[in-house]
Amino acid sequence: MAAPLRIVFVTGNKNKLKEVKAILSAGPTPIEVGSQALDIPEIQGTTQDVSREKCRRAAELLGGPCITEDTALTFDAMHGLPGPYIKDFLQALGHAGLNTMLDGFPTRRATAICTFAYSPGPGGEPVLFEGHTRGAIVHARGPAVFGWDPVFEVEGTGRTYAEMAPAEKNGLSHRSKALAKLREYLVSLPLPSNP
Ligand SMILES: O=c1nc[nH]c2c1ncn2[C@H]1C[C@H](O)[C@@H](COP(=O)(O)OP(=O)(O)OP(=O)(O)O)O1
Ligand SMILES: [Mg+2]
Repeated sequence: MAAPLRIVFVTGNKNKLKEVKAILSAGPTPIEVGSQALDIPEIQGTTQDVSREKCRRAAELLGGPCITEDTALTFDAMHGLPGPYIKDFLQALGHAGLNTMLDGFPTRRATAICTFAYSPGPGGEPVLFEGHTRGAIVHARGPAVFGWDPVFEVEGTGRTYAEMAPAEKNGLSHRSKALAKLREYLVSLPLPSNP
């Protein structure tokens, strides 16, 4: 039997790593996830630009193949903002402030977007894999463990990510949808470039 696939995930976020390990280690083609806690500088631009550049820099620092991920939260009322800048907005405004931002707007609908990038190594062009989950910004409900989970109510569920058990969030999250595409790609890579 072939050795299990293994990939290094470069991220400074422990909660992301936990979810990625849980999702990729399950299923018929388990993938082992190693990690490097590097805080890669992030450029401005579209979520695709930010993701591609983060992965390029990570592969250079690491000197080998790796994956990175960038998460955006887009508000319909703000035509896609804060998008990839959600980390700064969350840090500056908190859960209550994200809600206040939308006061006076006709819609509180939002999309969680996860963009994974795979680099074959330094100098290689990153390949992107995107997953989207629709929802709405609500007043915080559930434990405040991971980022904006308490203020994102998933469409059709009546519950925030924070109110869901890990397996339930991982069953419908923006991250798991992107990882399904990444898994398919990694499994199809020809040996021996298979990471
Ligand atoms: O499923 C999630 N549920 C709730 N919050 C989340 C989720 N996923 C990311 N987040 C937060 C973390 C950060 O405040 C921002 C994304 O910023 P982002 O640059 O992608 O993440 P990061 O800097 O923490 O880690 P990394 O080193 O991988 O870039 O949204
Ligand atoms: Mg980041």
